Amino acid sequence: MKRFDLSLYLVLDPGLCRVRTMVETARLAVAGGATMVQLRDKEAGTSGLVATGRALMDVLAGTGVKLIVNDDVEAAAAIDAHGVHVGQDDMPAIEVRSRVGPDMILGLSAENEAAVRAADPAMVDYLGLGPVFATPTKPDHKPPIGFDGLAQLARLSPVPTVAIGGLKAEHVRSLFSTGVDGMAVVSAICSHRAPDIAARKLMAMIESERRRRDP
Ligand SMILES: Cc1ncc(COP(=O)(O)OP(=O)(O)O)c(N)n1
Ligand SMILES: Cc1nc(C(=O)O)sc1CCOP(=O)(O)O
Ligand SMILES: [Mg+2]
Repeated sequence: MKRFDLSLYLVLDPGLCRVRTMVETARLAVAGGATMVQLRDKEAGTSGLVATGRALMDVLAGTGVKLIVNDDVEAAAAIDAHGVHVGQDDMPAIEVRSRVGPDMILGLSAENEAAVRAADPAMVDYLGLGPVFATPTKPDHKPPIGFDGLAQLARLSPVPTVAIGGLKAEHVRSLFSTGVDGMAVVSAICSHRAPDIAARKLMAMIESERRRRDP
C-alpha cells in the first residue's frame, strides 16, 4: 500500500520561486504544511533535475512528504524519488510503470472524461485534474474545466485526485466540494513573499473545510 497525501501539493517552478531556490521554497512550504512536492523544471535537463532532486530529497527526509519528479523518468530513478508525474503527451503510463517498477508513485494528468476513463488503477496512483482555471504558469495548458468539470472528472476517477490550474486560497471551499483529494499549486506558494505562511494558510483552510464537511 503506497502512502501519500495529496492535500496540499506544491509544484515547483524555478522562475516563480524568484528570490529563493526551489529547495528553500520547498523547505519553507513543507514547514508550513505542504504534503507533497513536485520538481518541475522544463529547462534543467536530466543532470540538473538530478542535482536539485537530490537536494530536495535531503530536505524532505524525515518529513513524510513525497517528492515527485515531473516528466523525466530517468531523473526520477537517479534521484530515487518517491514518484514521477506524466501528462497525456508524455511517456505513456504503462511504459513509465515498466521502467520505474511497482513501488514508485505514478501520477498522470487528465483533462477530460476520456482520459480519466482510460486511466488504469493498476498503473496509475493518482490523477492530476485540470486546469481548473486558465493560468499564465503553464501557457500551453488545455481548456479550463471549472469546478463543474472537475466534479465530473473526480466522480469518475478510479484513483485519488488532485486539482491544478489557477488555484488560490479563495477557491478552497468550492474546490473541496467537488470531491477531489487535494489542491496542487505553483504560484500561490512559489510566488508568495513567504512560502511557509502561504502553505500554512492554505493548509488551515483545507483542514477547516474538511472538518466542516465531516465534523
Ligand atoms: C499534479 C499535476 N497535475 C498536472 C500536471 C501537468 O502535467 P503535464 O500535462 O504533463 O504538463 P507539464 O507539467 O509537464 O507541463 C502536473 N505537472 N502536476
Ligand atoms: C503545472 C500545471 N499543470 C496544469 C494542468 O492543467 O495540467 S496547470 C499547471 C500550472 C499551475 O500553476 P498555478 O498554480 O500557478 O496556476
Ligand atoms: Mg508533462
